[in-house]
Amino acid sequence: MTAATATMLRHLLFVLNPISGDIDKADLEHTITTYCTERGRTANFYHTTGTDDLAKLQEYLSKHAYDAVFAAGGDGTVSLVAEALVDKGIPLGILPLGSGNGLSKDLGIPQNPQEALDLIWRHQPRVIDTLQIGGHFSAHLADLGFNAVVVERFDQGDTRGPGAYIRIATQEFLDYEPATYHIETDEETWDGAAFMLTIANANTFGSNVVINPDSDMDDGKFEICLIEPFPNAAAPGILYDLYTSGFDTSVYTRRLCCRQASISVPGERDILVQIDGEPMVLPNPVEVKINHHSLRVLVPVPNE
Ligand SMILES: Nc1ncnc2c1ncn2[C@@H]1O[C@H](COP(=O)(O)OP(=O)(O)OP(=O)(O)O)[C@@H](O)[C@H]1O
Repeated sequence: MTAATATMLRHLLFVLNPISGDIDKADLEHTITTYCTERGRTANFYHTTGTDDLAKLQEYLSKHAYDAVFAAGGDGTVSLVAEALVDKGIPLGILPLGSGNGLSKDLGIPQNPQEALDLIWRHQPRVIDTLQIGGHFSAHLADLGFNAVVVERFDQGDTRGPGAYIRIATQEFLDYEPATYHIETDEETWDGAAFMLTIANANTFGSNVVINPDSDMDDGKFEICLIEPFPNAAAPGILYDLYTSGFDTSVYTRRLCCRQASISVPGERDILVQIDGEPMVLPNPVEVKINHHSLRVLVPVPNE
């Protein structure tokens, strides 16, 4: 499909997270409204509150019809709107206004909000897969192990931004004890210790760490990306690989590709998991399955 055949989107909802990315959004509504009105579109706004946002947004959407819904925030807001739209056929647009914006980067959406807004007029609809992880929705990346611990501490802290994340990660790294996992997928069984285990339909964290290079978001499969325990001396090399799309280069990494999986930590009742940036404790084992072609997204027309 080309830009000329892109769907005409007239009635638009912008789901706005007032606190995301520590970005001042005071003028945003006025800018978007003016931009849309001048071009014959209507823009409506919905503000998240941080409490019961999914149920409230679902209720709101059941009473109002929109041609597309834009998430104006970070990965948490994108995931919230994506979950409200999954299996509904209404396309998701993204205005990247968070601290990381991982899914928007994976979809090739411009990081400049003004350019991202232009997708209303020039876009290509794409239908991607999403995941169910322990009964919870995921549009992007989830993990067990080291990063989940860091995200949980980050979430509990008062300071946001990459500096706080790096400070917590450095502290946790020194005495982190990797867990042992038992993984059964529709393709294989794997047992072993892992420093970190990422459940990935997408490729890249908001931090630009490429945990799952060259994977498709619409192939009906997902990857379990394992970083096995490594000596401290190997850490810089692994970090370099993660920032240069070289995940498979290290002897301490492996990926399992599958359609469904059961992940357990023998002897544990619960497992800490971060899903699309939100830490949560799930019952052991964690069941994962793909929801093929379940989310419509607005992406740029190729070669523009
Ligand atoms: N009005 C609000 N007040 C406080 N918290 C809110 C509000 N709206 C949404 N939130 C919270 O914002 C978080 C999602 O933030 P989002 O990911 O969109 O932006 P972010 O700044 O990139 O966040 P992060 O740094 O955690 O990735 C969720 O935890 C959600 O509950």
